[in-house]
Amino acid sequence: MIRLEHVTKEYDGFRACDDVTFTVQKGEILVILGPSGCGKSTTLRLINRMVERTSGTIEVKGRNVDTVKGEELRRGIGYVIQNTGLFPHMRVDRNIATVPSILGWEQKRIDDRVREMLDLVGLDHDRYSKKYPRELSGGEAQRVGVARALASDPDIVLMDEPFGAVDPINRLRLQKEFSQIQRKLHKTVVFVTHDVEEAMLLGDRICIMRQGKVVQIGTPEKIVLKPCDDFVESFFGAEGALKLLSRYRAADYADDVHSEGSPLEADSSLKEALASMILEGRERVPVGAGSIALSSILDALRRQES
Ligand SMILES: Nc1ncnc2c1ncn2[C@@H]1O[C@H](COP(=O)(O)OP(=O)(O)OP(=O)(O)O)[C@@H](O)[C@H]1O
Repeated sequence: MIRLEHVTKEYDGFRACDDVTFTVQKGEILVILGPSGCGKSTTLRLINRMVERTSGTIEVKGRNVDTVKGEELRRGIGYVIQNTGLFPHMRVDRNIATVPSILGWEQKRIDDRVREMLDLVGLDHDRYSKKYPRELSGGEAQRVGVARALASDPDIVLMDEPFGAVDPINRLRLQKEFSQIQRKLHKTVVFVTHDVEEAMLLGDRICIMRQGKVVQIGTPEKIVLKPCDDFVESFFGAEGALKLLSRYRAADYADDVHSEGSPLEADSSLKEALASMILEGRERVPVGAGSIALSSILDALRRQES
């Protein structure tokens, strides 16, 4: 779906992106993860030609990006950034309708789509459609940003630290909502972050970058449990395996044994289940109609290691 081959971007001889090669499969979320300044955003922007590469090849949906006009390419690719990039002088509905309007959709179809997108991201149409971006909280604005990126139903979405400016509690909520949306829509997503936990939660595969280069690319399990060098290992630290637990839903590891204690929310992760066990001093906590045991969490981890 997206293919980068030996792609380099130089600024005055400095390689912001250095011989980058990767592919992103249809319906996959590839997370680009790495420290500040390692070239994550540059790599993302090369894909939709917001930044032009110095050398190498980029293909999107089987076409070399050079054969498509930059504007046309960008119209077919959703793009979400930190602080949303919403147009401040436009109300929420017009912000969401930006690309459908450019594409010349008729008004009824646009109105229906705005309603559908607000519903998808969990915002009430009557309450939010006529607000200006300044009248939204950070989390609401990010939801509108996601709605706008998905409005024309692009196959590909590029996301650059989309939840970076949101407080940790709302960030986790947005990440989980986005995960649910992705389970429905199966978009091909390239997602940039420097947040390890976010990468674990959302990535089908993670691409670790350092100083413009790709260091390792693979599933979160592979990267955490079989890091290719000291840099990757230190990036995840001793808590790598613990962070991996945020990928798995507790409900999927529950059994039907009754248990006392405060029930976990339906979409809680194994990490949240473990945290709840520690807080409550129990080796079993309720989730859904049953409960999850500490031993099931340890088994889940051991299975990944083998
Ligand atoms: N337009 C530009 N001109 C010159 N140098 C640039 C330009 N854009 C980016 N760079 C440099 O390229 C490097 C990579 O930048 P980039 O924004 O891709 O990093 P990043 O990994 O996304 O960082 P962060 O996590 O801090 O956003 C940095 O050293 C940056 O200073």
